Amino acid sequence: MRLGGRLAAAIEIIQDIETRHRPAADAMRDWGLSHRFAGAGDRAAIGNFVYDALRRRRSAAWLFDEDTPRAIVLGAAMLENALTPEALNAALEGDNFAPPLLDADELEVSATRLSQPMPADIAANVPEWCLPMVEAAFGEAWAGECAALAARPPLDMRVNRLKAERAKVLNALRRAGAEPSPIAPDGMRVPPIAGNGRHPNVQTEPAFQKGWFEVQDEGSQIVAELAGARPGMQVLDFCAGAGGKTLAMAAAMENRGQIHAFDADRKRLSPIFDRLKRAACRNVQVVAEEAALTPLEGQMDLVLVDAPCTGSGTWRRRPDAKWRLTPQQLEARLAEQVAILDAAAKFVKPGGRLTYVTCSIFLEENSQQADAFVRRMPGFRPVDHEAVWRDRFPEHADKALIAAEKGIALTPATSGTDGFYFAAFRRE
Ligand SMILES: C[S@@+](CC[C@H](N)C(=O)[O-])C[C@H]1O[C@@H](n2cnc3c(N)ncnc32)[C@H](O)[C@@H]1O
Repeated sequence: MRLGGRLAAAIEIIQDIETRHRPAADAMRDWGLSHRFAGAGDRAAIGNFVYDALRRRRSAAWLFDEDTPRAIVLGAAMLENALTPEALNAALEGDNFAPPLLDADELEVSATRLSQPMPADIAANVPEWCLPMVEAAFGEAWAGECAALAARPPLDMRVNRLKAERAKVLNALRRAGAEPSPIAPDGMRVPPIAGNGRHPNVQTEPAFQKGWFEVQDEGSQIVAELAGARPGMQVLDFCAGAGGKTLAMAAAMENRGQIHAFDADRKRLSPIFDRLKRAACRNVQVVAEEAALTPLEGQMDLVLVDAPCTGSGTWRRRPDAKWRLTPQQLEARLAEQVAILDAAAKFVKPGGRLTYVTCSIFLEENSQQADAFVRRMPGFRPVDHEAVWRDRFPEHADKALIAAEKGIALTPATSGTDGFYFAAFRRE
């Protein structure tokens, strides 16, 4: 396929996402199934056009002064590749599979817009109702933080120390372009996709089948490390889901002690069994019934609440979710977070720790929840988060946004990771 056919396919996929309100990954997969002639290179290029359009939707729509699938795909392609309107038309000319060339109105409005500075609220590429929240979260740095949140992400992996050393796994993944991660000691990274390329499918590598590594954002690895699970501990992972943090903590515990992995939604737990087996984790007990947790009350050294949240920190990887998020959904997540924190707290033993994690950038879900928790539960005190960070990552003092009593935030601009939040409370 030439550029025009690829852009037309991206427009068709965005149309499908919009009209059927479905996740981008599902729409991409269905398009692939009904266009089997498209090769791997075509699919990768089309995927990049779709995801770029969703990441930079407001900028791309501003370029044509309209928010249609055509405008956002063509606009994002122009911004990403620094193409003028005339250059885009020249590239599409004579291609029977291309979308219609830019007409006189489109040429004029996009040329005018390209000659003006882009307003900061447009360049931020977040929904309008979220702007006050990102300004509150980042202060003067909000524009740079939002720009990083709208950029292409790297592919991050975590070496499973139960089975292999990082040097050995890096060697096995040399062809895939893996490098040591900047912060996480067991992390490996393939840099963000350039141009029309694609990330390697690392899950087909023998090293993956052998359980030597997991795919996991570096921010997720860092918060799992900050939780501080150590050999011999009794740990409750209260929102274990598919087990990303459970697996990381099991490795940190060297398979000694015990992790109880619970999730209120048993369907979400289903991938954990295969993952535990492949990774050779032997100290994890999966619990699908809340009633079965009762004997653990007041017994845990560590309880991790990896709470359901808006996922605003992962907008680089799931940009479609950014535009679907509503204030009502935020309110619903906030209420769930309060209820889960309160339910999880009773499992911590005196002297033990409750840790709270989100993959959100919003203060409402992060430090404000932590403050409210301490006000509701006077028996819990926030730890000194600066000391926790210094202890675990002494060489990366400037790679997190840390407030001593209010927790640790990771962001794409500051940390080079997805957006994450971590807070810990000691039970007196
Ligand atoms: C952010 S996800 C967890 C991701 C997982 N820890 C990982 O690292 O792969 C949040 C999880 O919380 C679960 N959850 C929602 N409400 C819950 C509740 N009341 N109690 C326990 N888990 C809950 C959801 O089913 C979801 O799997």
